[in-house]
Amino acid sequence: MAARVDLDGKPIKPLTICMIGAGGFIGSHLCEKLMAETPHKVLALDVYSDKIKHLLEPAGAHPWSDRIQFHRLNIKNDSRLEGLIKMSDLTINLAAICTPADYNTRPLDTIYSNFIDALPVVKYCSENNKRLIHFSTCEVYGKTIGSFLPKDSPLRKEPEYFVLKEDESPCIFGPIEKQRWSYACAKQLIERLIYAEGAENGLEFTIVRPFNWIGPRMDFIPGIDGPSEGVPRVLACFSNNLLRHEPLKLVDGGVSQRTFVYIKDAIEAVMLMIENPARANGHIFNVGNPNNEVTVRQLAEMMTDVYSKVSGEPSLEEPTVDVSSQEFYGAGYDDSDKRIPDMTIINKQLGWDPKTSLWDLLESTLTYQHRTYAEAMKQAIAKPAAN
Ligand SMILES: NC(=O)c1ccc[n+]([C@@H]2O[C@H](COP(=O)([O-])OP(=O)(O)OC[C@H]3O[C@@H](n4cnc5c(N)ncnc54)[C@H](O)[C@@H]3O)[C@@H](O)[C@H]2O)c1
Ligand SMILES: O=c1ccn([C@@H]2O[C@H](COP(=O)(O)OP(=O)(O)O[C@H]3OC[C@@H](O)[C@H](O)[C@H]3O)[C@@H](O)[C@H]2O)c(=O)[nH]1
Repeated sequence: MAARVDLDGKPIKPLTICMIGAGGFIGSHLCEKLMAETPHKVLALDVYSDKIKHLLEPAGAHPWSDRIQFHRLNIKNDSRLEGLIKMSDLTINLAAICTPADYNTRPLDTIYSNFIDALPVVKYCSENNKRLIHFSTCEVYGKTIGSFLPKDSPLRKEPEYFVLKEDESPCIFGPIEKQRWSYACAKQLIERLIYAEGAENGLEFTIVRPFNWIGPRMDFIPGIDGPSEGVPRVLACFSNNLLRHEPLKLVDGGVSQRTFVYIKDAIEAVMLMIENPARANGHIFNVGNPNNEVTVRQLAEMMTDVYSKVSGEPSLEEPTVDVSSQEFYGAGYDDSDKRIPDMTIINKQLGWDPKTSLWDLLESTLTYQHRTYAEAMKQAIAKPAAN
């Protein structure tokens, strides 16, 4: 492997990385990249390993086999955590409950997972002088300032009323009874704690705010590789509907807007943070693709077209159906109206820009979904329900 250099031309020395939540969607892509393209070593911590099985098994069979070690543990209650952080140069914390269907129905688990369970990780990094890259979320911005203006106000079109900036935008959440914001609020408080550890105790940290990263291995398909009644994030919900040839459900009219970034583009940004500590430490980074904005309805329409192309199956005459948030998520749901990341800071510090268009990233992702699940879905539908 050619010697790696950082953005300032300095050689990068091989690191040992303690990756918590390595078995999840983002963790699996980050492990893949680190194994295939770098000399770094990963201590992969998670309660699940299915999504990184291909990197771990068969034992000893891959060129990277001696550089990845899986530790099955729950960070809530495992005394091995501090030792693993101490053995590493860098800790990356991805562990979280991060599915909107949980925020209003399991608010306690959500708050514990995103704040309380992350506390020891921050403490061990700070006490042992270890660098921390912590995964927060774009949800910390909550709603845009523009959403509070009258519907017909021309100011709504002005970027200063909706573009989300790390160092300027306020965090605007709904009332406490809208438990949707339990996640965003817990993430905001852990960000503030990490920032304070940096200011008062010199913790070297980087905070990542992902803006809807999507791609293969995101979440699960209900009834195939996850619970039948489970509600994953929108990519997996719509994939499930497409695989079942049923209409895609639009919550509250599908008017909310999102920007989607391809997981492989976003992983490049994380790699730059890992390998350029002098440029990344002390910063909060938006990581998203401001060029890929759609309403949820437009996303549903595009996914329907792309899926028809990659599967060769015609789409339904009525490809979407409206559903209320009360019916879909239950009481206490609320929504972010619009999410455009400002890219100035990440661009200046790390020179990173996203590349993949929404159509292209949906084409590769839905090709993966079709190859991975279409056959299993056919069999599941054909089989009479077991009970
Ligand atoms: N995917 C996105 O677009 C997105 C957007 C915003 C924020 N994030 C943040 O990025 C991080 C990773 O997200 P993801 O999409 O990969 O989610 P994910 O659910 O696929 O991955 C999280 C992983 O953490 C593990 N985990 C959770 N609690 C744990 C515990 N107590 N002990 C050990 N392991 C535990 C889970 O088993 C899972 O494998 C999360 O912090 C999430 O809030 C992701
Ligand atoms: O079947 C569905 C699923 C979802 N939706 C809508 O699609 C939009 C996106 O929903 P997602 O499930 O992907 O989640 P959100 O974008 O709201 O939040 C996500 O953002 C960033 C991360 O922190 C988390 O991964 C998650 O909180 C929401 O407006 C939701 O109401 C539907 O209309 N139909």
